[in-house]
Amino acid sequence: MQQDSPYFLSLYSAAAVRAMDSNAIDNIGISGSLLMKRAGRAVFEQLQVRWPDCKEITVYCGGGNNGGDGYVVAAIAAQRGLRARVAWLVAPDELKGDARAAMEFARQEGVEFLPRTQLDDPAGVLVDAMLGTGFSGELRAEFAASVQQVNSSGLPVIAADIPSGVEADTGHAPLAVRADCTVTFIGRKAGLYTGAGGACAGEIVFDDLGVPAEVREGLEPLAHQYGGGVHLAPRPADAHKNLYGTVLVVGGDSGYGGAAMIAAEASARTGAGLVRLATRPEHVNATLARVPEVMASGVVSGQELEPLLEAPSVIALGPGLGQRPWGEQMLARAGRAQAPLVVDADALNILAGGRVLAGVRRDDWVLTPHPGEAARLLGCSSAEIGRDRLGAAKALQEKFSGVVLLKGYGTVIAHKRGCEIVRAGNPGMASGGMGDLLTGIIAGLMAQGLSPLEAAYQGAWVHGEAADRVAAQGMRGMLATDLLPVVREIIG
Ligand SMILES: NC(=O)C1=CN([C@@H]2O[C@H](COP(=O)(O)OP(=O)(O)OC[C@H]3O[C@@H](n4cnc5c(N)ncnc54)[C@H](O)[C@@H]3O)[C@@H](O)[C@H]2O)[C@H](O)CC1
Ligand SMILES: [K+]
Repeated sequence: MQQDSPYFLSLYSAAAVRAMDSNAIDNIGISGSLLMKRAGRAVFEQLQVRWPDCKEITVYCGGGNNGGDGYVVAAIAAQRGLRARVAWLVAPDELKGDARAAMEFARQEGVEFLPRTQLDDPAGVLVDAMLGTGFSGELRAEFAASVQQVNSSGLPVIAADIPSGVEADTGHAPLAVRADCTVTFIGRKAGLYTGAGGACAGEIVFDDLGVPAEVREGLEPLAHQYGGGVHLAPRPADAHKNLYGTVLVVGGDSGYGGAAMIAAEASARTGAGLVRLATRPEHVNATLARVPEVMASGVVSGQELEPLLEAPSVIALGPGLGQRPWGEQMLARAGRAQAPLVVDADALNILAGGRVLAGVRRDDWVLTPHPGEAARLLGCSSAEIGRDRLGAAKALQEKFSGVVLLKGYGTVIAHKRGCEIVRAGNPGMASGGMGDLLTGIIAGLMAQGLSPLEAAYQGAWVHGEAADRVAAQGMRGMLATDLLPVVREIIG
């Protein structure tokens, strides 16, 4: 995968970023105190951009270099005439090295210092400089109380480097500052882009602190963020539908016909040449009534499905499949078909049961579990999946091969060479049918020639982007079918 190409940004572990810091200090000769000054200035400048009328800041400072960044922010704010208070969690006289120098800089500039335990009136913009990449384990009591005070203040919050309480590598954050904006330095931390950490970070602003890219040489990213866009070849004037593949959607057991219809329509709206739906006979008329362009076939057994498995260029399996014998028969047959597969929803739950396709691994399938389905596939709890989303997606990819797309905040796409993260979408997507829509989009992109991996990350982006555009009219009550016309707009 390209390093930092326009579409991919490298995301690192805390250890890798600390190595960059030391590289910058020891090999490039940029002092730690200069880096800290630049870090503090980067936070202050972002604060002014976002809240230009801000007249007061309250800086929560920890006892390490993250705290040092906070003292620099406070000193610069005081120099610019703002009221700046530092609520310290570790006594200023206990600070060492660069952080101590930063604290003295703030003191000289007339910054007010007070113990955080005596702060009962946080005001202005809050600056979170309690913990950065040095955080580990459980938040100590005073830090937990401070995080709670920040989160319940109702005031704007900007975080230095990483919201305090977020684990930089995984995004695990049982209790962490919820920031409007995070200014992260020198290397992007993977934990800011997925899971709870991604939700706490708010808008992420990266500042390299003037450190040359060579400090990152030889340091393996944990993942890459996909920067967005869908890349399909332009269509020649004499295009015909066979150029754009055939999707077969298999799903829609009794009572779940809608899921399969949404997936089929999504593939059509994504630009597949032909879309066929193999579903329970009782859903055929409803499908034709809603989207006559989809060829709906009623199938009652695996036998009846067999002849439909030859033609498609890609098979999307799982929307509304159910976990009854009918669904198991469909999975048993389709799972061995020639065509590449997108496997979702109950097809994943049947796989997790181990009775159907036991031990099957394919390089050409895309599995698209949400955390609950991922937990069943790995035999663990959803909480453990949330604890380390990158690790969970990689474990699933090792177990099943192919591409694994783990849904949730900051979609993680694991493949044999690494992980991509797509940070698009919003809470309006927490409604039935959204997963079926994604399955159809990914299948539609594969039908048009994208690889399973390209279809997974570009499909996840299209899905999130469509939801973000529809959310402009409000998130609550957003339906999967509301996104269908917008998918078409984006794919354009
Ligand atoms: N190193 C550099 O040149 C630069 C660093 N920058 C900033 O520095 C932090 C990393 O600083 P570090 O001192 O390594 O760690 P932290 O300040 O993040 O925290 C260490 C501090 O926190 C205490 N601590 C650890 N775990 C917990 C916990 N669970 N509960 C409470 N307290 C905890 C620990 O005892 C230490 O006292 C980096 O993020 C940047 O913000 C500059 O910005 C760039 C140059
Ligand atoms: K912080």
